Amino acid sequence: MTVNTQPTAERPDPRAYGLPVVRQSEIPAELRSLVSRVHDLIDAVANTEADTETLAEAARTVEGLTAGLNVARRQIGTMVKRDEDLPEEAAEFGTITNIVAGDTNPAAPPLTLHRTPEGLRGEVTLNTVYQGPPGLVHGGWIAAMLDQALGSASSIEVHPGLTARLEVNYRNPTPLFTPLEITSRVDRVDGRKVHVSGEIRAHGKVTAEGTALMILIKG
Ligand SMILES: CCCCCCCC/C=C\CCCCCCCC(=O)SCCNC(=O)CCNC(=O)[C@H](O)C(C)(C)COP(=O)(O)OP(=O)(O)OC[C@H]1O[C@@H](n2cnc3c(N)ncnc32)[C@H](O)[C@@H]1OP(=O)(O)O
Repeated sequence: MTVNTQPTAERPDPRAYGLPVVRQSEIPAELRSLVSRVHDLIDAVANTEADTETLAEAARTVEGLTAGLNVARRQIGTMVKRDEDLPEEAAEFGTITNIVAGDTNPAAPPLTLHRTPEGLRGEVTLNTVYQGPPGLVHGGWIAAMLDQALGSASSIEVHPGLTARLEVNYRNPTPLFTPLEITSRVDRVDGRKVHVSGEIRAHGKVTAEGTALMILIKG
């Protein structure tokens, strides 16, 4: 991707970059259902102590399912257009398989962020698939969620950009199976440089805070 200089008021249209766009409402309920079941499957596989016969049969079944689904695959970089009530020029796009927030990615929690008067806010509860230390969220995943929240703040409040620098302070352990509140905002815009910050909270207490420098894409 060529990165241009000046931010514009309008969001870039991914179609101008040759990327297909799917409206969020066009994602079939059957696919959403499958994503949700495979999300649960990942957790089950990660934790199972079933007998070897059950494991072997499950492996064969999953192999067959994978082959069946692979007969028709999306183009890499396919974007999803959020169906929130926004004018066309302010439309919000995200990558459909985004590992943190992708609608069709069963490995994603997924994290949905909504606008607030202060910036963006989302809630997510994580299972052992996201485990690092026993009972706690992996630090790299904490960074990934903050990166997503900070990048989205730039994307939604100003213009989409790429993360040039991300700093994370881990203040307290981030627990699994606990509703986590994620907040982010734009602090300052300096040409193509957007300074953003955000936090993750559990039970109202900050467990991690991040700051980042996003460099806006051209167009
Ligand atoms: C395709 C169309 C789609 C349209 C719609 C999209 C919507 C959805 C989008 C978004 C949703 C939000 C969700 C995203 C969340 C996840 C974000 C990620 O995971 S991003 C992946 C990880 N990051 C990278 O891979 C970047 C790798 N780095 C680079 O590509 C370049 O270094 C880049 C683009 C960041 C900058 O390169 P340069 O050539 O464009 O610009 P230069 O001239 O180097 O920098 C511009 C200014 O910034 C400063 N700068 C650059 N990097 C800096 C740094 N690390 N620290 C401090 N300053 C830095 C420079 O000193 C310069 O400042 P001076 O204008 O001279 O004042």
